[in-house]
Amino acid sequence: MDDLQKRFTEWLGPKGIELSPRQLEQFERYYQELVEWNQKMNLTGITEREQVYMKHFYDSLSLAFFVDLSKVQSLADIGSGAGFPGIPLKIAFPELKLTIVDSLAKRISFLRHVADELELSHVELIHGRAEDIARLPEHRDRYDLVTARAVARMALLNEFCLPFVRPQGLFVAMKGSDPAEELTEAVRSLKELKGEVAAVESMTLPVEESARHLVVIRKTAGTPSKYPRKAGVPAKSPLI
Ligand SMILES: C[S@@+](CC[C@H](N)C(=O)[O-])C[C@H]1O[C@@H](n2cnc3c(N)ncnc32)[C@H](O)[C@@H]1O
Repeated sequence: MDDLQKRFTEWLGPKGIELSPRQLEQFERYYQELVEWNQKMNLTGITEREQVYMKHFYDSLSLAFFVDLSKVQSLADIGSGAGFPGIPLKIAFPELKLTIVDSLAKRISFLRHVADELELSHVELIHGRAEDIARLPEHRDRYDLVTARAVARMALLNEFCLPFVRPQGLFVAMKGSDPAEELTEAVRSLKELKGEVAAVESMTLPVEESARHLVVIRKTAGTPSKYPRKAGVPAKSPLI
């Protein structure tokens, strides 16, 4: 274990996350693949090793500081990009059944490679738009937990993500800045999609201590049949 890996375990230990040597190896391999593939495709602007561990790996795992993942079987990560937060959560909690949806085929190819290299089982990778995939009965109202980090503002995120959540399941939006204003814009979509804000949690990253916020939304009932509608297309044309 090198110095950074030691610090990574020290950041996580007090939060109740213990990583085995194999899991630490998987994180390191993931880092190496990320940096290598980033030379041929745009995956992340963050490539310095400590920054990746802090801003991608630790930040992704912060969800587990607030949600009891031992009670979660199925996790869907929407707009996962280079795999955040889905892949770090899968490495740290290997029992999770992970589904990743992303609209960029290249990123899905990268994630297929990562899942193979890290020998991750029960990972389903779907190339498609969330609003289309959520229409399919095998994905609608199905997941215990749905996550999205840095994908869209809350009003649109609710439309992308809530249809995947089973009744009484959770959607967690992982945000940088304080989401209070975004949440006021999202009141209508929350209500229509049967979501209720259960908590807004905050935490700081280690070392640089920048703030992060997690909006925890509980789904109170099944998705109404008219949802989801196409992103960016109003339900009714404003001209009619
Ligand atoms: C800014 S990246 C964030 C990636 C990752 N969640 C993270 O935090 O690093 C947003 C990702 O969302 C994906 N995305 C955007 N709109 C989407 C949609 N409607 N359905 C599925 N994926 C979408 C993009 O392809 C991109 O990979």
